[in-house]
Amino acid sequence: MKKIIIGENTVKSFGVGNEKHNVLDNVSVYINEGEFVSVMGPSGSGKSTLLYAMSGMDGIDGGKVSFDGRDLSALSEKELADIRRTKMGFVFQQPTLLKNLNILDNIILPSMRDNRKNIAKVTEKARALMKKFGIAELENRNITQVSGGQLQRAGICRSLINNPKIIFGDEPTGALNSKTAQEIMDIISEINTEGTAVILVTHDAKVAARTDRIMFMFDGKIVSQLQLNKFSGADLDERIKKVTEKMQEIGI
Ligand SMILES: Nc1ncnc2c1ncn2[C@@H]1O[C@H](COP(=O)(O)OP(=O)(O)OP(=O)(O)O)[C@@H](O)[C@H]1O
Repeated sequence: MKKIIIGENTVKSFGVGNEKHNVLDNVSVYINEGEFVSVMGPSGSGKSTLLYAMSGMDGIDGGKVSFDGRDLSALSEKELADIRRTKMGFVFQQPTLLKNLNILDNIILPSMRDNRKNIAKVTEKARALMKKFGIAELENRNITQVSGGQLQRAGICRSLINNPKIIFGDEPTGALNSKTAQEIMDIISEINTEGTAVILVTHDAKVAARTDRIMFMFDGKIVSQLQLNKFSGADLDERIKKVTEKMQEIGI
């Protein structure tokens, strides 16, 4: 299977001198095209740092990260920004939408740079995404006039506007109540089923249990993995049990 991301012996450190600490300590990872992966681990174990390193949002101090066959460290800032904008989507715990734009304009924004002449087409795409994810009627609302779940749906629409190959999610359901979190996970699963790879950081066994593979981090290293099948919607309780047993086994 083709790998969309390969991280080899990646090192990321913070601090200086004796205070220097490897937050990523020779971490090697891969994500297959179309795969749905989650990262679990205690607070401070390096999960978000791994996500930022794999997406090129943050540089690394050692090792190598390749995206779609290209070494990220060999790219210029502009090339890297272009790849992030056109091939990657990002969904955060708190969607970073702009206050002075309505929901629709926030969603089309990442596409404006490349499609200024094609605004009607991009708007059509944004509206189709909003309809698909249940926020069609909110396009003219300001971001302060929608619920947390609706805002996250808008953030997901924005992350998909350029048809990315992969979505990076940093606790995308972390700020939501459990019903809304479930709905957002349904959306993310649907996106993955349609072929987009997803990697997400989560503390929630219920969220991780819906992914194909879980990487467990501890102190800057991946200490274990759990391979599950594609989630069909039928056996969630059994999958959650497997995840929690693994968490207990490795003490997180
Ligand atoms: N910019 C930074 N400068 C200094 N230290 C940092 C920086 N970013 C992260 N760290 C440190 O790196 C370690 C790992 O942080 P990271 O956010 O990756 O952990 P995490 O596993 O995602 O934690 P959480 O579950 O709490 O979000 C922490 O000790 C954190 O304080």
